[in-house]
Amino acid sequence: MTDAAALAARVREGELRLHELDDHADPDVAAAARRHLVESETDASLDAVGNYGFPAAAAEPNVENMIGAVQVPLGVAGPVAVDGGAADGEAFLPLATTEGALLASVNRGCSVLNAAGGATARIIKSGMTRAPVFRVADVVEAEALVEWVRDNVDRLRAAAAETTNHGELLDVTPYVVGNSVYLRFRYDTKDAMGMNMATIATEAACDVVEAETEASLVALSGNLCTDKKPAAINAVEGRGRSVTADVTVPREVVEDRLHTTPEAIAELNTRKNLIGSAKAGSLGFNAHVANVVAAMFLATGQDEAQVVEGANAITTAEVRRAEASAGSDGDLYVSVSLSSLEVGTVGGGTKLPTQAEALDVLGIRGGGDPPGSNADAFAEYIAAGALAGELSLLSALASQHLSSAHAELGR
Ligand SMILES: CC(C)(COP(=O)([O-])OP(=O)([O-])OC[C@H]1O[C@@H](n2cnc3c(N)ncnc32)[C@H](O)[C@@H]1OP(=O)([O-])[O-])[C@@H](O)C(=O)NCCC(=O)NCCSC(=O)C[C@@](C)(O)CC(=O)[O-]
Ligand SMILES: NC(=O)C1=CN([C@@H]2O[C@H](COP(=O)(O)OP(=O)(O)OC[C@H]3O[C@@H](n4cnc5c(N)ncnc54)[C@H](OP(=O)(O)O)[C@@H]3O)[C@@H](O)[C@H]2O)C=CC1
Repeated sequence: MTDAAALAARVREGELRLHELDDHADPDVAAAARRHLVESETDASLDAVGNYGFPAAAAEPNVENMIGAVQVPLGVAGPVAVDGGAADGEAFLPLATTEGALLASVNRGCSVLNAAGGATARIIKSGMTRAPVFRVADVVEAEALVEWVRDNVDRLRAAAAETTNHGELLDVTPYVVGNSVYLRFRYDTKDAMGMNMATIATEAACDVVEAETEASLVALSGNLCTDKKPAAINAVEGRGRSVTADVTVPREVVEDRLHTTPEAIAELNTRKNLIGSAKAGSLGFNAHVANVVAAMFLATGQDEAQVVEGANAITTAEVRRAEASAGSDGDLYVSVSLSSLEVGTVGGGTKLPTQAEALDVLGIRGGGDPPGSNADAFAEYIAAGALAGELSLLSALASQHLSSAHAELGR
């Protein structure tokens, strides 16, 4: 009997629990034992799942009860030229997906961006939030808590600073609902996405609030943060990076490479992304920003649940005519603004071997110089990729090419 089979037998006999296997074997053997057990109790064969290309120990901070790895195909689009506040120059965009036609589409969009001189991208606002909820007696106590917080932000900042070298508390915004008070803490988390960092720092700050006021902490997260749920507060106030990318595409490039016109794209954008989304009650006023965000998140070890916020984006399109030639044919201006893109180049899954290599493709693995610049550049590359995707899909829809493209490439 192999070590793995013997360990699986001990779990089956109730002597060990599945999650205790790592205490009795190295992480690869523990994973093999779990596969053995799952295979013996289901109809599944886990040969492919067990055929992973990194030591299981490398994934220890990222997963419990590991049995192997799922492999998602990885492609590149580009290179695409990005003139950003932090990103500068040409980069290949790594995208992990199972949706045929997606890479082709983003790749076409990148070639259009290049033909237009490249995308421009800027971070407009930055800050990771955590909003604990406190119980107070009534509105009088709520008002007292809000005033105390306004007068004592420096004390909260000092308590938070004790827990992190890179994180910095930027501000605290109170919200009152009856006898519940929510304090939305916002941090500069530099190159980390920052959810662990902000949570740990906020706990330290909450200890001060509880010691100095009548308020009692109910929970460190009161859902006004808002993490991993669609929420208007993220669309309006931002979360993580708020980033915009834009481009003006010459008419002949739209006609030659996208087989449509600036007018058709602008009309489609209004009727689909703006009016259609409004009628649907959507938070995302775009075509498929989630596609690029999800594929780049998977490729680079981001928290995939935060695609919910990352897809909170508005796409605009208009025909631009030079003033001197009003009435003549114009070019196409397109922008995409992602209000809450939560990304990091340190922490989370960024250290996993394939994910770290994907960050290397973008040249932004690890901490930046100055700190925060790598994550800023990353957000700008994602915004440029989203812009490329929007341009290409809107064009395919405007020229009635969507279903034929997917029939050819996606089946
Ligand atoms: C498929 C294309 C690009 C063809 O578009 P085309 O213009 O007929 O292609 P082409 O053969 O003339 O090539 C043009 C360029 O496209 C790229 N390209 C072309 N083929 C490839 C390929 N195999 N691999 C890599 N790149 C490719 C490449 O950049 C190429 O330039 P080149 O390098 O040759 O000078 C186009 O029809 C298209 O973009 N369609 C849209 C597909 C799309 O965006 N799908 C996204 C998913 S849709 C979805 O998930 C969301 C949805 C739709 O439900 C949301 C909603 O409600 O709107
Ligand atoms: N706790 C929670 O509620 C939630 C957690 N998560 C998970 O949180 C993880 C991400 O949390 P996050 O805080 O980003 O990552 P980490 O918990 O890994 O924290 C980042 C670490 O990197 C260090 N660091 C080194 N260089 C830098 C730099 N240049 N910029 C910033 N930090 C640097 C920080 O040190 P130092 O702090 O000393 O500065 C810190 O130890 C993901 O795994 C995600 O899935 C997701 C949602 C909620």
